[in-house]
Amino acid sequence: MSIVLTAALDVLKRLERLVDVDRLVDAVRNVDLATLAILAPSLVALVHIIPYLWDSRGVRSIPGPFLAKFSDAWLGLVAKHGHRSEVVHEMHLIYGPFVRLAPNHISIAEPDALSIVYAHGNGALKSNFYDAFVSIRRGVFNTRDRHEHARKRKIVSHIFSQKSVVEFEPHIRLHVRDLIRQWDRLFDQAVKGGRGTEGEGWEGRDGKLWLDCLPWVNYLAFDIVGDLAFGAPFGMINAAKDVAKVAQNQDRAMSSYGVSSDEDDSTEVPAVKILNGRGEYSMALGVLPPWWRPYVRLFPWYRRGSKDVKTLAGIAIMAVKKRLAMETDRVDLLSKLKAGRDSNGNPMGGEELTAEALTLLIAGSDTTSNSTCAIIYHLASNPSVQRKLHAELDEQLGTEDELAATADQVKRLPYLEACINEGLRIHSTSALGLPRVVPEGGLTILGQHFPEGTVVSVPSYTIHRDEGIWGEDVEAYRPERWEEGGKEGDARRQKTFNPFSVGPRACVGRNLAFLELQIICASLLRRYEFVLKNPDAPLATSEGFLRKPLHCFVGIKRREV
Ligand code: HEM
Repeated sequence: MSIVLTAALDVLKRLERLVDVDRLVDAVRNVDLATLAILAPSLVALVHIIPYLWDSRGVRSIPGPFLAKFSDAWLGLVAKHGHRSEVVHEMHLIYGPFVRLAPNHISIAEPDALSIVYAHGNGALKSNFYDAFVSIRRGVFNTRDRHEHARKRKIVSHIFSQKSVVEFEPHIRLHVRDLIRQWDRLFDQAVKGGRGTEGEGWEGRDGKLWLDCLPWVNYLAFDIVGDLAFGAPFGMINAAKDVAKVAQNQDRAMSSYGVSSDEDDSTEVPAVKILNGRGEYSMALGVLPPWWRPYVRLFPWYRRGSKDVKTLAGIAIMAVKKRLAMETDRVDLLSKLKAGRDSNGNPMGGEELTAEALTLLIAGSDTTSNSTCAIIYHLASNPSVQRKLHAELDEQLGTEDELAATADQVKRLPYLEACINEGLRIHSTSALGLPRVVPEGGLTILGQHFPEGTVVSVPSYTIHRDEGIWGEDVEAYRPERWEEGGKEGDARRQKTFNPFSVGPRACVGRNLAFLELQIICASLLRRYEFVLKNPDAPLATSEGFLRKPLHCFVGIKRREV
């Protein structure tokens, strides 16, 4: 409904450029209802049909869903329902490699297109989709201007070099150990037939601990990123609860950086829930034209999302304020951001620092936790794969008595790496085609020319299911595929595997992300055996900007090693 009303507003907005709207409104006032009932739909139709026929970008011949050729409403509705990548994938199966997702958005499901659309030097910039993700101010993720992005990226990228990332290892291991201690504690009660309260949501049965592992891996990822970015974990693992502090008065908190934190001005909120709401809202808003956005924000679902954006910013403001008030020489993301200089030797100001810390909180938390959850799901649903991984872990780490694996240890685990890669491929946490604007001079992609201003994207979910690259069993979780075909097979896979995107806007935190996934998965799988509560049920997901599992109920048994 909100989309339909907004489409009507879109008509008004477009008319504004062609005619004097005041005179039009006067004229409409004098028109009787029956005429209006005919006039209004005709106008809506005309405003959408004329650009379609005009076809200023020469994309009319590109196939796609009927409504998508005329209006952004199709993609808006699909995005809002949480299964965008699956729907776009179906469209590609029906229409082929080029699909028109909106009047000015073409999805291209061809691995070769990745290097044309996203790689360094081709000039395509992020589209206005990313404006819907801005809060506090633009950070490295949603800055669209090339020069401003290069300035920020220079400061941020050295923080995540392979060398820097190793310094974060102790923080990762600390929180993995905390999680294992919690699960061990519950397991000991579970084998005695214990069960948690309704809110705790676990029970002991058949010698196993049964729980939903999704909230726990969320707590883990938030505690790690909180520790790294803000000098202290959120304390979710120990509290066994989704909880963070938010500044009630954001302006006051922001203007008093470096002053000891006023806890009295903070309140507790569920950060994971808010981050999910924020992702779904920004994604659904971002696919709509910018002039629709102020109007759709008036509708309750979008209003709630807009509140989530503000609350999340409040969490970062509070955490940065507390961290800056600490007298410490600890090395973490914030200390590194603070010490960073752009090419003119200038540091980031307080507001920019907070916006970047917020970016890292958002980019570095549920990306990792949702990927971890999906990997656990697939290992639990494939016992033979899990057995093979257990054998590798026992052989390589067996005699080393540590709860959390080390960065050195995980380097010796090729099968674990294949299990993680296969999880990232089949689940595709970053699944959607990241939209880019064709630069001046246009781009020719697989023989099709796109003029300047066309929005193009390559959907990771679909190219991760390209049978020409991955084989006919694309829907099967089979880590062995990563060892097949020798060097040639490896090159083909690497060209198509796109969990972190490629080019100047690729994930700046990928070294950290992969190290986290390796340490988390090696440690949890070495310690436990996982089975699914409902072995035949597919992993239920919902997609905002990321494709997220909704839950993952598993039985956990501590292994004797
Ligand atoms: C499995 C975990 C992760 C996945 C799958 C992932 C994926 C991605 C992808 C696909 C992008 C490109 C987004 C776009 O172009 O719109 C991206 C960007 C980014 N990621 Fe990650 N990411 C992960 C973890 C992390 C971590 C741990 C951090 C840092 C703590 C991080 C920080 C960032 C930042 C700052 C950007 C924006 C880079 C820029 O535009 O220059 N990510 N990530």
